Amino acid sequence: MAHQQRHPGTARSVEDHAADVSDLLGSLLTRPSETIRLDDALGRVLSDDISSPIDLPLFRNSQMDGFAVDSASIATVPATLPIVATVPAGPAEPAAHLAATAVRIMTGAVMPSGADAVVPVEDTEVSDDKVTVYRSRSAGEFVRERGSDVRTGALLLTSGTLLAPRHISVLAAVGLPSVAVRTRPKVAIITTGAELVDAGTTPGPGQIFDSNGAALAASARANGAEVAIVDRSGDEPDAFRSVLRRAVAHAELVITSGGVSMGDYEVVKDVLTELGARFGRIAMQPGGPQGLAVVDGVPVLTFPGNPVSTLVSFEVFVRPLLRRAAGLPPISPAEATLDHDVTSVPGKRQFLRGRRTASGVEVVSGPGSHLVAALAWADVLLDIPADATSLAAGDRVKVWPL
Ligand SMILES: Nc1nc2c(c(=O)[nH]1)N[C@H]1C(S)=C(S)[C@@H](COP(=O)(O)OP(=O)(O)OC[C@H]3O[C@@H](n4cnc5c(N)ncnc54)[C@H](O)[C@@H]3O)O[C@H]1N2
Ligand code: MOO
Repeated sequence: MAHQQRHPGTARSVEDHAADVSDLLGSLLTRPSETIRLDDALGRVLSDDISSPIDLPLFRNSQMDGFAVDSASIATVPATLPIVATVPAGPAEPAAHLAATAVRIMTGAVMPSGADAVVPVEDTEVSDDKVTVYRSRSAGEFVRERGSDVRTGALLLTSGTLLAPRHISVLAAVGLPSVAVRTRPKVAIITTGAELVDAGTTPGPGQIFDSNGAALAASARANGAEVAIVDRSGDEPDAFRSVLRRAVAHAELVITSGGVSMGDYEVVKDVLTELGARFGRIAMQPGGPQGLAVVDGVPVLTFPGNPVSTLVSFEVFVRPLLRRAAGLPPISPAEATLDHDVTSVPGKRQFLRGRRTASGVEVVSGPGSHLVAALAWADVLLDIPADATSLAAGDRVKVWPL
């Protein structure tokens, strides 16, 4: 393959390469579960159904600040009753309640056993140790019965639920300190290039900030992965080999950026070709040069170094599979109406950076794969089929949310 790279054969289709990637990443899809603290569970996916271990409410309590009464004694109003006790919210056994008396009660406090209604304080007037009730309430009003929300053993949440704050709320309400979730696929990111330096330093002549490391790590996390390693190597094969060895030891998927096209220092291509990788061109733009390998049993995907190419490669080839592995809902394409004419390269499926508008969608970037600032304005990729060379304003186009 190394000899053929200056005369690349026919480009493969996006669909064919996606199928190869899907085969390669198949092992990521079956995931064991792990038990984690509820505090860490936001955004994770439940691996089991969860039934309630308790009744909710856990005890019969007041829904209002007011007076617990028996409804029969306030059937005719105004009714004046002696106040015999006060119950704040807090640890307490149910107070005894005698007919034709009132117990001053706070929201969430244990209901006295004989009382069957709460009169909100607004409908009463207190003088000395008596309360006059001005509005009748029937049995059950403003009383929260034990188990009226959920009963012990009833289904709370189903396996596969993506935990949002409302789910955390109920799990905490039933007193669960931990929860079983799907493990996240562990991903390692390796960027390559002698020109790369870290943010926070000053680039010397010919140097640039490494943006693909941060971008790919963020993409992986945004799609349910755990990023085990973000590392970098220069263009020396030994440096790349050593970074690669560490990555495959700690991750279930390694993604590299750079070093795969036609230059003299294609470290990723050179090292991985020795290890049996397949490289080739895919009929797409951006993201044309792609490769895949298995190193020590771990799948390795090699993305082109141009920052837009790297991110588009991730969205097209990895995002769907990572989301499936993580148990996240799939991202589906939509259709939108083009606000203006668009031209496209024949024979390549183009992913143009676009933004939704009130009327449809517009392109926000030129075709250059280095245009990261323009990419940041985009919220969709316009998916222009390989056989299209031009589309007109008003045409419908497939768009993928970013
Ligand atoms: N003669 C040819 N040259 C190129 C071809 C070609 O077909 N024939 N293809 C072009 C296309 S398309 C792409 S895409 C790139 C892919 O190149 P590589 O994957 O080998 O990537 P590099 O050469 O290492 O870098 C390309 C570009 O991106 C910048 N870069 C790389 N890594 C990072 C990073 N982590 N953060 C920010 N920017 C990065 C790098 O400095 C280069 O400017 O090849 C074309 N050339
Ligand atoms: O494929 Mo390159 O990714 O067009 O810029």
